[in-house]
Amino acid sequence: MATFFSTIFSSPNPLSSKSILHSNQQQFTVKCNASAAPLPPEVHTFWKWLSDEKVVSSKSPAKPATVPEGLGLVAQKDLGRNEVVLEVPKKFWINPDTVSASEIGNVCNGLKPWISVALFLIREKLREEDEYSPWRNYIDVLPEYTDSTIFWSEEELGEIEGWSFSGTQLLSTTLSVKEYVKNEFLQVQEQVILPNKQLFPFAITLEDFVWAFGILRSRAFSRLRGQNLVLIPLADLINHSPSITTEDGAYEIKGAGLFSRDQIFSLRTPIPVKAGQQVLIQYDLNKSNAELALDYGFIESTPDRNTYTLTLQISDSDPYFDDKLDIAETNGTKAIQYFDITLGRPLPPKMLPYLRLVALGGTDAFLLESIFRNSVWDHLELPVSRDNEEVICQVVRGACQSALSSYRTTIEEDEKLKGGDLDQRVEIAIGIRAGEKMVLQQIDENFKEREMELDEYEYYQERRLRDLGLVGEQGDIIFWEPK
Ligand SMILES: C[S@@+](CC[C@H](N)C(=O)[O-])C[C@H]1O[C@@H](n2cnc3c(N)ncnc32)[C@H](O)[C@@H]1O
Repeated sequence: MATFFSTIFSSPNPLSSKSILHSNQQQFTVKCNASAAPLPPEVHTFWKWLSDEKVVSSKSPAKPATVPEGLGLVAQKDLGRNEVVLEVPKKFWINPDTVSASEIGNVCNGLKPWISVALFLIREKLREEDEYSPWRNYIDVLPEYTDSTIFWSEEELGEIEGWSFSGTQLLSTTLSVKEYVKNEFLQVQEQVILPNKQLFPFAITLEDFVWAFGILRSRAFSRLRGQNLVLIPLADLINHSPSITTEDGAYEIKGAGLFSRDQIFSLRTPIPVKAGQQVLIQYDLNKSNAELALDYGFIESTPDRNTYTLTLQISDSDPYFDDKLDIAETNGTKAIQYFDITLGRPLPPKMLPYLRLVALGGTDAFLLESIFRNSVWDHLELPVSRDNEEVICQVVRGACQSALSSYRTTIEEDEKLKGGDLDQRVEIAIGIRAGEKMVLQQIDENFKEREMELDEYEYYQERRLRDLGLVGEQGDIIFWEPK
């Protein structure tokens, strides 16, 4: 029955996730996270540079501090909701325009924006200490790595791997991202770095490139007025709080003043903060735990951060491939379609019609005829036939069970491990694989229920007869009886 039906559980485009940081707003206060740990000397130098440049002063509302998340911003006085925390003029931002205006601008023309900014960061990091560049003040406060999975060792990645070839989706996404970064590096090395030795007189390695990628992924702001990839020194010290659950208005780009054409980046606190407490924002409510782990190196315990991407496909060996593809595309889906399924949420609305379409065949194939083209999707929104519905249940359940059996541990075993004193990366790995398994179990349960209700559904033929007035209240067929 399942010949024309193929499910693949795999990761979607690894680089498709949306913006990197986002804003929020909330009423309550976050507990004090600031610690008394001393500030590294490079942070003092960074602050002095910004003071000399008049970006900050002793009266600034917030200052860098050492916090559990690394560096962070701590309020110097009580701050009300929406109060400005800091403002950074455009001159201090790093974006593709900064690179274009720099010494490497000419050789970076035409590169992908992130690659030109990455080369800029690496060059500033590796250039001789005595060759003064103001950017050194910023580069020196950037971390060498984060807990993003792109920085994990093979052994650490093993924690998110299943027994068989098919580990977690995060594992395959991480490996694809690393492969992507490596290919981009090899290309830029050959085309830009090696032919321009005078601009890059030091060895640049893949590790340097992965570092720059990790920095951009975890700290660059995007989807801002006219700015799709921009590093804002100082503002990028802001950490994330899971308890802040809205994203509105925490930062914006605005005019520097009434008579100025300059732009300024302004960061506001979404919630009231007491002096000495850390100022925090919500980075992105729409990111799954896998995306948070890949981009920033942390996850949340919020259930709906757990997702699983189910990949469904119209097989190209399906005899009805062309008709099915036409119907799929007319209704906003594709030959290979990804469905993000979230813990505790209903299935995506187009998933069941798409599944029914993929499984359509046998005596139901008449629905693929062109006279039905305008109405077929409406029919697919409801069960088509018992056979069709049974196939989708069997195939989805089979795929879930096979994916579940490929993990090394059970949900119960993961839950037990979670209580222990764990390394941050191990904790992320356990959280991710437990989350994926819970979503797979939820999908399996959902289709198990459907399977048990197969005899209760009304299918296309009954609906059709009812519409024609040929089925009575109790589902009995009304025959025409000659008088
Ligand atoms: C925009 S930077 C914030 C500044 C950063 N803490 C630092 O030391 O430079 C984002 C990074 O901060 C850390 N971070 C931010 N919020 C966090 C959180 N709630 N839990 C753990 N780490 C966090 C992660 O390493 C993340 O990649």
